[in-house]
Amino acid sequence: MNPMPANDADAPRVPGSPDTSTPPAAPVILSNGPGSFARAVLAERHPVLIRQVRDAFPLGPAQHAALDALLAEATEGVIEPLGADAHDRERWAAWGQGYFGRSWFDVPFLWAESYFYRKLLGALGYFTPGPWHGIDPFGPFKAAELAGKLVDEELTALDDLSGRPADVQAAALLLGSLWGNRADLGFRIDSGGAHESTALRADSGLVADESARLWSLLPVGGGATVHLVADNAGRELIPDLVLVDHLLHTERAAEVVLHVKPQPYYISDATMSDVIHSLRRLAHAPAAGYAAETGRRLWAAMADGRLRVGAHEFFCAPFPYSAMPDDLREQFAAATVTVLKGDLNYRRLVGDQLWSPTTPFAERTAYWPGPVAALRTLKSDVITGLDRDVLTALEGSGEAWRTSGTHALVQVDDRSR
Ligand SMILES: O=P(O)(O)OC[C@@]1(O)O[C@H](CO)[C@@H](O)[C@@H]1O
Repeated sequence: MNPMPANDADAPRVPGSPDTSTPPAAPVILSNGPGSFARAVLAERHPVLIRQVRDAFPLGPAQHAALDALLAEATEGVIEPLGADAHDRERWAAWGQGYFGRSWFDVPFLWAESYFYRKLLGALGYFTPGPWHGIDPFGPFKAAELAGKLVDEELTALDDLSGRPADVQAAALLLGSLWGNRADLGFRIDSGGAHESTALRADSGLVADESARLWSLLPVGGGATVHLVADNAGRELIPDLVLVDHLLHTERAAEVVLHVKPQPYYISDATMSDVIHSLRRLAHAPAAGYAAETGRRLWAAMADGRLRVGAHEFFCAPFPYSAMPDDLREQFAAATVTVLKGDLNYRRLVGDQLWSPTTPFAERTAYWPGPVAALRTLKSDVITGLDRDVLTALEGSGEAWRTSGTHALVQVDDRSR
């Protein structure tokens, strides 16, 4: 993995790389703050997740023992390196330099979460040749969501768009994709909410809306290449795919590259197998409807290469995107615009740090090699790019606006590099 770009003074250094940075401008988020969101994720969300995985699978004794060990390590113990036989032991040994032997709560939140998911997969035998190799530990949760009636309702609601002007469809589908980010299975563990339909939600609830700048990058017939960095499967990926179809068939984009995770991550994050399940769900929707048409067109776009899927290993790395490797940077440099979905991608885009909320978004994305947009519902403490009056109203609302998933944003850095 590459070292941090030398000009990004604010992002945390990749362990093992030369330290060319100056001290961070904003505190990196750790998980040791009493009552903090990050602490609750490690202390509460992760143990619940381990219990849910135990309930969902007929695990054997070795897997239960490995989960017991992970639970104890991650909640009360210190960070231990991967086992001697792990295929990625060296990589994580470098990535975790300075962290091993310390409490999980005292290292960067972003790093600790990522390592937790790596260790969870390892405990279940995901990487080990044998019967559990490649079994998605979150597969049952994802499958139940995809088969659920909310997806049926959301697909049926798309029929309302038929015959509407293209710009009305575009605006509705962008909001559908944005609010789809609320349907995040990890988030549901402790939010108690986010179950309602996110289909074509009309109220904006946006704390920043720069969608006009996004559309101006994508004129009809402009031959754009759009990269979409996906977040969750199921009820988020379906509206993402519907948006992708709209871009392609209205010729706002000539080609789209959809980036997914190379392995299961953050519970519901989309992998290639989730893309396949979602495309099949669309294609098998009631034949005369908008959803089925979308499925057919996307199937064809995959076949002729206008829609491609990538699964770079960096999407499961525990670092901000400012540390992305050259091959990924080159891909994004060639994009007309890259759209990043969701909360985790936002944290990685701007840096998982406690920025002043009025820090300009484009200041934090200056390192990105091309135009970049974030579509995100707010589910963690990180925020940039707010107008001062919006911030004042949010702070005065008494709501947990940063973490409740009730607010969302579209932020765009449209500068060409
Ligand atoms: O990226 P997503 O799916 O929008 O959100 C991921 C998330 O649920 O996971 C983290 C806590 O585990 C938070 O950053 C955020 O709430």
